[in-house]
Amino acid sequence: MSSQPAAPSDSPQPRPTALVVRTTALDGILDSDAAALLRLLPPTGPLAWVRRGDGLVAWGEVARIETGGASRFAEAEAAWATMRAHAIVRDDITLPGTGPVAFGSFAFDESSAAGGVLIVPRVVVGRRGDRSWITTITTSDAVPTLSPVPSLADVVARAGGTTPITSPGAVTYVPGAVSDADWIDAVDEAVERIRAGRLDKVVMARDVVAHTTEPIDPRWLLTRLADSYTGCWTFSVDGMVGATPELLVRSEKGLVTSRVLAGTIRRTGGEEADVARAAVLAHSSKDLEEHEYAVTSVAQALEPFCQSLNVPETPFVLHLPNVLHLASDVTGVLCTSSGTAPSSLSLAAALHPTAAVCGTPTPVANELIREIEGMDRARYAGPVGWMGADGDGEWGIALRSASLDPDDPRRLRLFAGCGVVAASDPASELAETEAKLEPMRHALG
Ligand SMILES: C=C(O[C@@H]1C=C(C(=O)O)C=C[C@H]1O)C(=O)O
Repeated sequence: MSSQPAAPSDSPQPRPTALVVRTTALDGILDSDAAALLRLLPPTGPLAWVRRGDGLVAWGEVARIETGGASRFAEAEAAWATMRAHAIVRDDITLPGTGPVAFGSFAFDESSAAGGVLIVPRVVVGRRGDRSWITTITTSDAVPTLSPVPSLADVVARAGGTTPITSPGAVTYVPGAVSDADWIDAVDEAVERIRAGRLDKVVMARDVVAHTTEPIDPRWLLTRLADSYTGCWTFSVDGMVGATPELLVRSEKGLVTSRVLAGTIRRTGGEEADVARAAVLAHSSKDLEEHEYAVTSVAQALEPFCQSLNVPETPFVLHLPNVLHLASDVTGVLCTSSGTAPSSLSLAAALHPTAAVCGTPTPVANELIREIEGMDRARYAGPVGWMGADGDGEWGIALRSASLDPDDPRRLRLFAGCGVVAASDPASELAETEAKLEPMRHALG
């Protein structure tokens, strides 16, 4: 693990470097449309978690905690606990997302070199309903002082956020780690293993690589995603961007929520035909089976942390512009007997990987993914989101997403996967991944 800020090395009695955090109201200043927050962002290193115009955008790095392996969540949690314990905070608003905030993104698999990261930004702008705010975070190795918060215009201008958002130009797509034909063979193999009784469900994913004629401005992707996929959480953390419909966990004042998705059908575009397809999906035994595994995995993972849990008996159909999903909102009340509720990140760690992105039983499915999927998922399908000083926060599953290439600004790696059960047909699963790639293809324009 590496983490900053570090205490000065020549200091005989190092005092832990404190975060100095100040939140003040910005009420009435921001535009109200879905992408208004995102337009404040600078082109490099944008941090975002936005849905229906509410959420957080941030930039700059006061601290960066890099972790890896099976302990990637626990290490991040411990480092954040230390930082927030030493933070000097003046928060005029005290809503979720005000005060100290860290954004995070974690690899799907513990063996991935992608590991995990928590980033503590320099500036955060947030909105929740009719409240909006700006938080500035600095460090103080000497005597901490709470300097006045500059105006939003000053801060945005300094971050370069007013630079025009630019198009990536023409886009060409090339196969990722595995060809379509090989991926179909892998799904075939997965179906065989399931039929042989080795497991019930496995999620198989693939990647596609986009090459663009102009450098990719992440704000181009984010604003287009937020405009079109309004019901999804548009995110950007450490080069991972997307608009996920799946909320791994939100914890807020002792209440915990998880939106579980599994079971998918492509939309046709026609209103009437889509209503008919929604009915087909809601009655498809294959999709209901996939969904049941995902809901059970979430309910089982949350149960030890909750004094009560509400698990819907039947899913609803979630309409997205590209697909329809079976969806269940699982809610619970966290146990308070031990005095402190678990943080949102530790809940995310306990939930990950759900059967919506891995399979059932989890260890067998995970092993099969390693054996036959043929690619490193990196941060795709891992938890992505943010956490505040009290540990509350929101973590999505990094789906409908892509990773920017740190070495090539004209290259983007897009990901999509789908649940495979005994009744799966490999060619239809390939078509389903194409439908799930649609948001990022649309984002590129
Ligand atoms: C794996 C993905 O999506 C997941 C798989 C789904 C399915 O198999 O029906 C539906 C939603 C997600 O839980 C993805 O979008 O890449």
